[in-house]
Amino acid sequence: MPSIREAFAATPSEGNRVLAIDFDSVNDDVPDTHTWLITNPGVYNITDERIIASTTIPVIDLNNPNVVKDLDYACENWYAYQVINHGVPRDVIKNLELHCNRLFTLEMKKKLRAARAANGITGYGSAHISWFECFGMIGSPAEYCKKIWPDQEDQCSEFCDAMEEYQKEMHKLCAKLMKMVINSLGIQSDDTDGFIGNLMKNTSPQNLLQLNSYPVFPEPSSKAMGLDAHADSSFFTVLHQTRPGLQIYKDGLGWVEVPHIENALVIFMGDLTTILSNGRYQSSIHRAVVSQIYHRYSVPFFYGPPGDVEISPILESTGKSPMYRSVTWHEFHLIKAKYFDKALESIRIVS
Ligand SMILES: C=C1C[C@]23C[C@H]1CC[C@H]2[C@@]12CCC[C@@](C)(C(=O)O1)[C@H]2[C@@H]3C(=O)O
Ligand SMILES: O=C(O)CCC(=O)C(=O)O
Ligand SMILES: [Fe+2]
Repeated sequence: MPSIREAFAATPSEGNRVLAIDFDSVNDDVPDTHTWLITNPGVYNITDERIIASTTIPVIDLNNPNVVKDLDYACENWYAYQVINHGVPRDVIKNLELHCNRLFTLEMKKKLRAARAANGITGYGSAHISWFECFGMIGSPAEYCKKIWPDQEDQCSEFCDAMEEYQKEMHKLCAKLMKMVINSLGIQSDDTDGFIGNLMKNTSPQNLLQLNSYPVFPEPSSKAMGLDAHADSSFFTVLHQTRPGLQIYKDGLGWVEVPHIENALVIFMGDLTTILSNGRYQSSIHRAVVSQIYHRYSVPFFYGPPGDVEISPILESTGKSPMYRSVTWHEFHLIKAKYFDKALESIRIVS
């Protein structure tokens, strides 16, 4: 069975790959190419297949004066949490959902006009072993919109505006969260801006915004996976979900279902934060399952540094020697493509 990475790289435009499936044309019998039973055994050494609905991951109120402490607890113990009072206006989120739905309900032939290049990360893509399609963009999606809606300038600019508006909000929220993460890793408040400025080379990096779509799966949902177990390689990822379907893995518990809370956003710690925190905040292993009843959308914003900045452990709060060698995000993407779940292990300093 291919890894999610390989599946992800499969673009519908490549001749040697399975073509994008026209989700609407499948009634009951899903072809074998698109059924996928359980999480790839052995990936991330996952042994516990229990699904837990009764426990909830932390919900953090960003207006709470104790927010940094709450965040530290959540990052250290859960690796993922939800935030409320995050400051992203409701109408910006509703508009994002509207345009997400407009895009994915187009005919397949229109979506394919914006197909991503082989191994590219922007444009329309689908992974042939999951019941899943996505559209990625870095900054303005205008170039792709023109291909999708060649004669509909209005449609094009409305879509772009909605995406750019949401990206702006994501940058604001992520800058705020990043400060708190750095604070809770032991950098004094007075020094945080300087520290982050240095880390980000005083630029605001262009991060990837991705729209994910998981159409109704016509057979029992246990026969397919939407997006299989993985950790993101970002500092952290902010995710908006329209319906339940997200699960995070926690040792000793199994797969914990993340409830859909109106007006909340989900935050996952990513691999670069594992490095930055010298192993104190692990990256969150998560997956998305499909539904036989509803079409689900999710929108991750992968937040990280400029690609060429060296990321190395902050030692202030752990007092230990560095557990990982330093890497740039560019380099780490290559490492991740090669080693996937063993990527962090491969840069570990063995003493
Ligand atoms: C900016 C990113 C983040 C990527 C790579 C690139 C584009 C697509 C992202 C994902 C999305 C699905 C899981 C993952 C593990 C994958 O295979 O593709 C992610 C990966 C990463 O976090 O490394
Ligand atoms: O759809 C989801 O809830 C998860 C998506 C995700 O993990 C990703 O795109 O990296
Ligand atoms: Fe993810």
